[in-house]
Amino acid sequence: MDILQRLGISLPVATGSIGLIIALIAAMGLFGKKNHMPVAGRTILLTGASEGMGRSAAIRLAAKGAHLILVSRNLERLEESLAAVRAAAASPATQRFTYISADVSEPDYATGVVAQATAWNGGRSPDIVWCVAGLSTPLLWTDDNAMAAARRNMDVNYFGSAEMSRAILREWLRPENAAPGRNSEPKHIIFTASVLALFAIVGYAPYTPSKWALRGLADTLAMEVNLYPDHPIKLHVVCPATITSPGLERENQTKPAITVELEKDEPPQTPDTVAEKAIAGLERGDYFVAVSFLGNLMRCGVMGASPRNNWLLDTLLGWFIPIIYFFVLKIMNGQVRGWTSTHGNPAKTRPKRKISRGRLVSEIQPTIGMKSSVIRSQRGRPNKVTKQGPPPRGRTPRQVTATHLAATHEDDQAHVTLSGELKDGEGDPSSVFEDVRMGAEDYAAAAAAAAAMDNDLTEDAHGEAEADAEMDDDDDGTGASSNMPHVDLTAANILVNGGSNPQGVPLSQPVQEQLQEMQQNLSHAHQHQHPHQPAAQMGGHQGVDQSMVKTTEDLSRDSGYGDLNVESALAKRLAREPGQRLAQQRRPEQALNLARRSNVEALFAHIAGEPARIPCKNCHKGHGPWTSCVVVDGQMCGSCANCWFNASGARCSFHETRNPQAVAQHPAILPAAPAGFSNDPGYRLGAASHPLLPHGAAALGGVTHPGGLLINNPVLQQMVNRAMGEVRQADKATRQLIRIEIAAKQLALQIVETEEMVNHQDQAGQQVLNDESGA
Ligand SMILES: NC(=O)C1=CN([C@@H]2O[C@H](COP(=O)(O)OP(=O)(O)OC[C@H]3O[C@@H](n4cnc5c(N)ncnc54)[C@H](OP(=O)(O)O)[C@@H]3O)[C@@H](O)[C@H]2O)C=CC1
Ligand SMILES: CCCCCCCCCCCCCCCC(=O)[C@@H](N)CO
Repeated sequence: MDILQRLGISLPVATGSIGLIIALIAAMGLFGKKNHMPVAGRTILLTGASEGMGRSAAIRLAAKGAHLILVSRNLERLEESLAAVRAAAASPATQRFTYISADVSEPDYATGVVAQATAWNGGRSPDIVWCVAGLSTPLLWTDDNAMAAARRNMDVNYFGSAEMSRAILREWLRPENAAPGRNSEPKHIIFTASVLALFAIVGYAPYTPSKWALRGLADTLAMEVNLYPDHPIKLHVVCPATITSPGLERENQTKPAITVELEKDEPPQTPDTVAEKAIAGLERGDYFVAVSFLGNLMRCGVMGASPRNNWLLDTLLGWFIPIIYFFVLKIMNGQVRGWTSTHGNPAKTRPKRKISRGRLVSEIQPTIGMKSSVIRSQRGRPNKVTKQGPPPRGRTPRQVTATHLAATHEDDQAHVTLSGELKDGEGDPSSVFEDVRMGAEDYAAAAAAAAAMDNDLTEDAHGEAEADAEMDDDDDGTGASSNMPHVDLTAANILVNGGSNPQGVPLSQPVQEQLQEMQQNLSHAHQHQHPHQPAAQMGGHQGVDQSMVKTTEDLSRDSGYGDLNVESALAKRLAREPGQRLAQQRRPEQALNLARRSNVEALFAHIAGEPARIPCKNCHKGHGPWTSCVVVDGQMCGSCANCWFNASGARCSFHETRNPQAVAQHPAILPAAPAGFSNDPGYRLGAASHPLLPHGAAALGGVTHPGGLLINNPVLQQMVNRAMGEVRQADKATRQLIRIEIAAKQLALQIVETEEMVNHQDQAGQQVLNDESGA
């Protein structure tokens, strides 16, 4: 039932407010001629710019003459988005565009991204940063996994933007970056919240706080930047209502039906409309940027001490809102109560579920038991890999409207069973773990994570799983199978190091086909050691015996550290990775302070990381708790575990501030080039000689730049990731066997190809003889 219709009783009030809104708009027209955020010629970094509203905003900003850096995770979508942005440029000859692949939920991701962006921009940091990346996992608060969903929403929506704002502020506020004058064009930090940061409705409990948190941060920073008058900086919070984006389709998979019902009162808008209105609001200089009528009312309803767009109008309008809310809340709560009386009490209709913890399936469709109250998307996740190669370009955002969704409601039951997640025996928890996106990206980690999650669903693991689900859920033909572990690009980086290879080199047809076949095989590979897995062919060595693998957490215990409080995301991730060594203290009698979060990270990093080729200066001098110098690529600001302990790495000679190139490649772990590859560092830095990388590629560590088609191929990435896992956990003897196997295969290739060549020549010779004798 439309809330505005029901508001009939308060018509005079509603009319009054509408009058005020019109006055507001008129006043904007009178006073608001100045463009407060010109973008032509300025550089804008946008996270979440590969889909939905972020993508639309990027295109619009390009059309207004901005240079752009797009940040999100999926390379293919970034490529697609970059092409669309290029095509929209006002002056293609002078505007510059690039992308950086990064996961905003990773702690510390933003420093590297800002450094990378600044380097790309000739040493000048971006002028405007717009954090759009976000997700939503609507659930009832008592639904299974709502807590894990809440943490994930917080990690992406809040911390993803919080880290970026901090990294860019630290960059902007460096003395040498002071603006030429106090009246010079300000820089802008833009957060993307939601109307749900202004108004709450049932079903968004895991999501709404992450957006309220953003608003709290923005309010605080808006005051904090006044400390730096010679660095003019403005903050903004964009508050869209429903956007018909791919993200909406994803969130609708878990959305309680009552939520769909309530949010019908705010009509959905397309990503283009939202982007257009948001940019208009930013140009007006708004702090809260509302993009809809109700959004504007809501904004004025919760002003508190937030910055005003217009003191007079916001205040006047604000006086009316409580009166409107008096009716709105009455009606809404009535709707919710009415829902229970017609659909049943969710707590009573929710069946007891046997396995809920650690199940990815439940992350995707957490209220699966509540069939009557859950809206499922019509789009299932691909169950088998059927497609290989580039995604269809220029796809349009799927138009999912609340009405459309309501129409699918009746079919819930069918969708639940047909959606692909529970087919083919995937309902059993062990196979569900195959969906989990591993930090370590290898099978050992899969086993470890599965074991860990059997006991306890860590939020982090959920997050990864969820992220995986998000990406698996694409219908863009990236070839990701729902029962394959997710490919992490950081591991693939070892092979690629990103590379600006816009043309790429398409795979030849037979190679493509073979890869396709291998991909299908890979999807079964870690249930059965498939013959395509070299380890299985080797009679002698151990292969990947997952039950034998000790995780970092195990080895920490074995090293005598007992049960630790594993809090940070980095520590959680490392805890699941296969451990590489026991931690040996230089002074065994010393009791380490492991109550400090970062010290647990240091311990785990020491156990899971890679030994530095040459120890850092402090380790060299015998400082730090442990006997060796160990680093984890892309983590701890480049510092080693010893220096991270207690001191957060600041004094480590590997610390990224001392190694500007550290962002590109950890200085401590540049490995020797493998046999057959040129032995110069260019193997990793330029990669021109790498047979899989026909064009030069730039080194990027945890961050990836436009890459060639070949390396984007999931099968290749999978292959590399698998090899990484295998090599990481191999002991010395096994590594020797691996080397011998590689050499044997090279020899076999040589012999077979020589044989074939000789046979071919023989045949050709025979033919000549035959021809001659026939003549
Ligand atoms: N859709 C809606 O109804 C509403 C959305 N919002 C907010 O508006 C913003 C845009 O929403 P919408 O248009 O739906 O977005 P989509 O969900 O359609 O797209 C999200 C974008 O963010 C990127 N992204 C997601 N997670 C991460 C991550 N962990 N690291 C880096 N990038 C990430 C995605 O790329 P990739 O997956 O490749 O990383 C993609 O480019 C979000 O903040 C959302 O919360 C606000 C109100 C309503
Ligand atoms: C004075 C005010 C009157 C209020 C009327 C109430 C109408 C309620 C509309 C709620 C809309 C919720 C949109 C959610 C958008 C979002 O953020 C999610 N889709 C997550 O992505």
